[in-house]
Amino acid sequence: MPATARRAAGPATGTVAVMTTDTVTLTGLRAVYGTGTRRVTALDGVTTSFASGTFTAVMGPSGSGKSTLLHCAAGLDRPAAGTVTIDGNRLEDLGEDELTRLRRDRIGFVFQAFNLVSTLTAAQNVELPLRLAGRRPPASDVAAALAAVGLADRARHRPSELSGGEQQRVALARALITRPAVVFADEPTGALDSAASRQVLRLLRALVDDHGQTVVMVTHDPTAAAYADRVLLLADGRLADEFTDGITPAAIAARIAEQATDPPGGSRPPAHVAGEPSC
Ligand SMILES: Nc1ncnc2c1ncn2[C@@H]1O[C@H](COP(=O)(O)OP(=O)(O)OP(=O)(O)O)[C@@H](O)[C@H]1O
Repeated sequence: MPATARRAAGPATGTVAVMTTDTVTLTGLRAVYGTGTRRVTALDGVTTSFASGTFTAVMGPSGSGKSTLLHCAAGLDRPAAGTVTIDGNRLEDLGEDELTRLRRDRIGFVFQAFNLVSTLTAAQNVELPLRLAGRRPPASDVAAALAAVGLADRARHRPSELSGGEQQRVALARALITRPAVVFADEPTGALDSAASRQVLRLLRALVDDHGQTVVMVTHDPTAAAYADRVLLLADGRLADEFTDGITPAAIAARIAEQATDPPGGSRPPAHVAGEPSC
């Protein structure tokens, strides 16, 4: 990806009282699964933020807490301690109904497994979040969302009639139909071949560059992470490294290797526990 495709996050321009350019702020986030001898600390005091109009890749070894971070940041799981603020809303202050509304209206999700409803067409999948909110989007909005991901001519196709890359692009259109403050993507290219991955990553990049969207993406793949403006590396539930300069697949792979051989604070035994999620 050409480095010129990136842009710096701009200052807030609206006249409303937006006091921060951070769309998402995490403060002292701790997440714990299980109890007693089965207790695992999945996140161990993570503090960071995601600025408006930026693309962040979250990386780290298996079990380092990436998905837990994404789930807590997106209000899918409640952290054991710490604060998540999205678009000015402190999630801990919200009741379940308010949290559901915030997730539905202000947060877009894209998962590795697409999570489309197999009996619905592409257009019906895209409008689903608004339908669930009791709204009926104009057909032109749904068509525009599909056109934005290059699928204008596939509106009536069901997921089984679409390739993996096309299904993921439908999922992306669905994530965007509510015009969310932030899109969280968990391994969005994990099930795709390299050509389809590139298309999805270029779309995510374009959302940030052309529409000022905020994107946070978990990935194992340095090539995918190189589309981001910033890379966070997690290790053992902690923020181990973070960089914004010289983001290339090779540089990212080198930082990961460096961190693996020289973990900050020394090594810790890996967490091996299963149990009820309680983060
Ligand atoms: N439901 C659960 N019950 C118990 N422990 C869990 C649960 N989910 C995650 N964990 C543990 O929490 C830690 C962080 O898991 P998490 O899934 O966030 O890691 P990850 O970095 O996303 O891993 P991967 O790259 O393998 O998907 C791991 O030690 C994991 O075993």
